[in-house]
Amino acid sequence: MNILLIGYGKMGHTLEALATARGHRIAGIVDPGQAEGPAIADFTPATADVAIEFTRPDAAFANVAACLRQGIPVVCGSTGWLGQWDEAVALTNELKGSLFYASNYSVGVNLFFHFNEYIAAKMHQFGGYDVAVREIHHLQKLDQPSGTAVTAAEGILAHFPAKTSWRNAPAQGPRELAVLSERTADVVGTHVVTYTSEVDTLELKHEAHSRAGFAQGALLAAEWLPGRAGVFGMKELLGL
Ligand SMILES: NC(=O)C1=CN([C@@H]2O[C@H](COP(=O)(O)OP(=O)(O)OC[C@H]3O[C@@H](n4cnc5c(N)ncnc54)[C@H](OP(=O)(O)O)[C@@H]3O)[C@@H](O)[C@H]2O)C=CC1
Ligand SMILES: O=C(O)C1=N[C@H](C(=O)O)C[C@H](O)C1
Repeated sequence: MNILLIGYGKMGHTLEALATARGHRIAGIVDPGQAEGPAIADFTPATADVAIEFTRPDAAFANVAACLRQGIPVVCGSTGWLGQWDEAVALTNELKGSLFYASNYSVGVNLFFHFNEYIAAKMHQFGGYDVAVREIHHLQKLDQPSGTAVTAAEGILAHFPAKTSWRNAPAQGPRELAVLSERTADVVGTHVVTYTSEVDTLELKHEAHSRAGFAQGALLAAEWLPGRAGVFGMKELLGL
């Protein structure tokens, strides 16, 4: 496939190496660091089968919209832009385009999401536990809490009715779910859901060892998306 890379930072470089190793061709790289580099508007479905977008919260929606307007299926991994999610879905449907989004592309994290929802439902059934979410990332991360932590928090709220909202700070009452963020050098991405009762603690933890898992999942999505119109995520891709 011809893959357009949008964003050539930590994820862009990891994706380039993996995509090339899997026999794909990089159709172009769109990034402010590319001197006189191309723009998304320079590409069409004839030159790019799919675009993969990993940039920053304030750039993601415009990039997604530009791909949709060019008729190029887009796999987006940027986090922290979901205030514009409804607009992205409406534009995808209006243009009969193809949009794939995941707050985390790693297969392990998507299993974590699945077990998170299962555990939340069981904890609600048996009772006696309080719950909190914690995420730890490197110092360059722009958004807080992480997109993954938001997905995990929403999964808990959907299955654990004792919690009705989440806050990126210690909970201010029993009905609030605390989502705590830490920033530490060189941590790729760690997420922990902790249930505590008077008698014990149960933890569900995912720790990324490198960015390879994110890139592998994003490439799987990029190979799967072309030819499918609509909005998709990892549940559809992995059958979870
Ligand atoms: N869903 C997932 O599985 C994962 C998501 N992420 C998310 O992906 C995003 C990128 O992460 P990461 O690669 O680590 O970040 P980096 O900061 O390392 O790379 C981002 C790159 O995008 C460039 N950029 C900024 N604005 C634009 C624009 N308008 N168009 C094209 N490129 C642009 C940046 O340039 P400059 O430095 O000049 O601004 C930089 O080179 C983040 O939002 C992160 O949270 C990360 C890992 C996994
Ligand atoms: O910025 C990162 O690095 C990461 N961002 C994603 C998120 O916000 O959840 C995924 C992963 O944790 C790495």
